[in-house]
Amino acid sequence: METSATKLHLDQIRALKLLGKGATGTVFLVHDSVSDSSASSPFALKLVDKASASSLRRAKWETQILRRLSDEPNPFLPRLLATSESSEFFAWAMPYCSGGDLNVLRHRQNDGVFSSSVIKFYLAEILCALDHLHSMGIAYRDLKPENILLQESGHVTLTDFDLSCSLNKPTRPEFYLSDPEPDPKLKTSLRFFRQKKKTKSARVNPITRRRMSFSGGERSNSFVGTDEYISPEVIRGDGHDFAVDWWALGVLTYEMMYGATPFKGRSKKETFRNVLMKEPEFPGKPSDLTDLIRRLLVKDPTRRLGFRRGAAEIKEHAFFRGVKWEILTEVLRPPFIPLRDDGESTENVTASGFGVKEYFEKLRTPLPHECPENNPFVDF
Ligand SMILES: Nc1ncnc2c1ncn2[C@@H]1O[C@H](COP(=O)(O)OP(=O)(O)OP(=O)(O)O)[C@@H](O)[C@H]1O
Repeated sequence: METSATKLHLDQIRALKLLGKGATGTVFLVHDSVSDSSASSPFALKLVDKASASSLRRAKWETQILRRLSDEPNPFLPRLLATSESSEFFAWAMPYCSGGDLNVLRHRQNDGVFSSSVIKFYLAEILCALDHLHSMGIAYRDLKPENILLQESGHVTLTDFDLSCSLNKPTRPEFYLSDPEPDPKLKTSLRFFRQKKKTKSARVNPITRRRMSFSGGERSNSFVGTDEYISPEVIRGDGHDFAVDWWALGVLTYEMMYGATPFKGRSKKETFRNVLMKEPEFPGKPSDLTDLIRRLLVKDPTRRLGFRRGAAEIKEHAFFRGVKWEILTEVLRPPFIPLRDDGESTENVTASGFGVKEYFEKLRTPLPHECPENNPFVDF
């Protein structure tokens, strides 16, 4: 795969299957029909329809982040392989993660939960990914199982950076201590509970109360995230920093352990009330794992684990005792290695492939009399 953005020509890209659709873009498994006609090195292509100005803005931001990650790589974060732009589409290529996402993997477990050792493996890698992002001054802000993909090797890759934001880089160990108290003017009432969210799946992410702030700064005041993963300070509109990712890490860990998130209510309003007021419940015996979750789910961000010294503070927790952080990819054997033809990722693969532009044209002009067996998109 070429790394030069100019080498990716949408016309010669053939899609093997649709990998997923999000609020911003559509992701395909593709190959270059000219340089790789046998599709031996397929890659993921995310395509955004330029008709949506907000999607395009988010897409440009996401590729900016991916470009930075290509310059400062990390084994648990993606990189940008190439980009392409036509009058209609903006597209970019990333390495393909053939193992699906952590949400699907969890649901495949007998009781819908992971064991403590499996949780330790995934958390360690996610923690390293977040540490790397934070050291680059990037708050991820969209941590959830659906955004944690599994590489062919079984190691994780975080995906979907369109909600991330730039904050001032941490410059000293106790960098967060210099944060000013939240500006009272930024405090808002809970009126935004009434706002509409985008509908895509049961757990769509973006709730955007204000224009997203992509500029540098110590705190961000945009209101983004997935309901069940949103931190109290974001709901309160206090302004937030890297600690929102540690909160989300707590929710994620809880979900991996118990099979459900800790604050989910019957409505968005109830969920947010729970996030603000309710203490998480920990059925069963207390353990290092429940202690870790408890410390991450502290409502006051200044008292949350990770607030003072970032990831280093979390890595020191007893739950991670024995983890060799410097050689994570070499030492720990991934608990699940995707099969070559792993379920979700290879269903609906079409033998000859299809053009991605053609795919969108078909969507725009439905052909009511078309015979379903001749339609390569019928399963999508
Ligand atoms: N590199 C990849 N390899 C395999 N599948 C991928 C890859 N990147 C994305 N996907 C799949 O495509 C789906 C949509 O991608 P992504 O979340 O980036 O889109 P989005 O439009 O930004 O979504 P969202 O609505 O969550 O913001 C993912 O949930 C995942 O299933």
